[in-house]
Amino acid sequence: MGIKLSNIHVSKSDGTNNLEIIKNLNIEVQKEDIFAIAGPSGSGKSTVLRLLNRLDDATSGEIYLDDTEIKSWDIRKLREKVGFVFQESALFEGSVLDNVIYGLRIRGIKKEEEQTIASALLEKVGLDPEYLDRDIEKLSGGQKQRVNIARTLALDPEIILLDEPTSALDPQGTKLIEDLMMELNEKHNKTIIFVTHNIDQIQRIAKRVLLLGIKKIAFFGTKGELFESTDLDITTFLKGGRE
Ligand SMILES: Nc1ncnc2c1ncn2[C@@H]1O[C@H](COP(=O)(O)OP(=O)(O)OP(=O)(O)O)[C@@H](O)[C@H]1O
Repeated sequence: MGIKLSNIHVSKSDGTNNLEIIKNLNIEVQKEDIFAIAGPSGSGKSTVLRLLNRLDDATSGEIYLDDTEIKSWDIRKLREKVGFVFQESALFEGSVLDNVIYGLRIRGIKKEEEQTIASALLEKVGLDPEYLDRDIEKLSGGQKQRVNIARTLALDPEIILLDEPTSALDPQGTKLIEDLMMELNEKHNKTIIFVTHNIDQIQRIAKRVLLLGIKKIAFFGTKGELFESTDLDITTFLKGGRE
């Protein structure tokens, strides 16, 4: 399943002024890509992610998912296809099971199926099923993030959106999540779209990259092309921002 963004503009009001955040964005994300979105603070990275499963809508322009404009999709179906891994603070107090199975309970999963399905989901993210009964608060940051990803996987999305998935993690936790993102892509054919501030992370796991500048695309292409390009000092670029 591919995604195409066509002539996307996004403006937001801060109460007094209308702030133009994204101007004329035209990109395509291929099926089964690992797609990184990077750019300075305020360039609209999170906004782009939020557009893709309609947590936000563009002011103008179209987004196509498999050639159908996403506004024509039933929103529930869209969000099953395009899962969002929220910040780990979106996990709620209770057991790992309660958190992992949350979306399926809303959809009426049978009680007797919960353990089996949740165990399989934990295995997919590299956590032992014995964690199911643990209190979420007792887990490390990296384990919480894996539970968070398992919760998104419960609805079997084809596309997974992650907003700075490792920003709260130490290098070891970061590596586990990066390995998991690559495994979900390679073994389970998921399309992964993630926001990052970290150029090394792009180097380690991305296939294609969108670098957003303020109101413009600074780069869009493969990781190889990005690192071969001598026109852009990426580290300095990422430190820039909106005035
Ligand atoms: N609901 C909103 N109302 C008004 N302005 C908003 C709103 N949401 C975002 N913005 C503004 O839009 C701009 C882009 O925000 P966004 O969070 O997409 O940027 P970002 O690149 O992800 O930034 P960061 O790296 O700091 O998280 C920012 O200047 C932000 O203040």
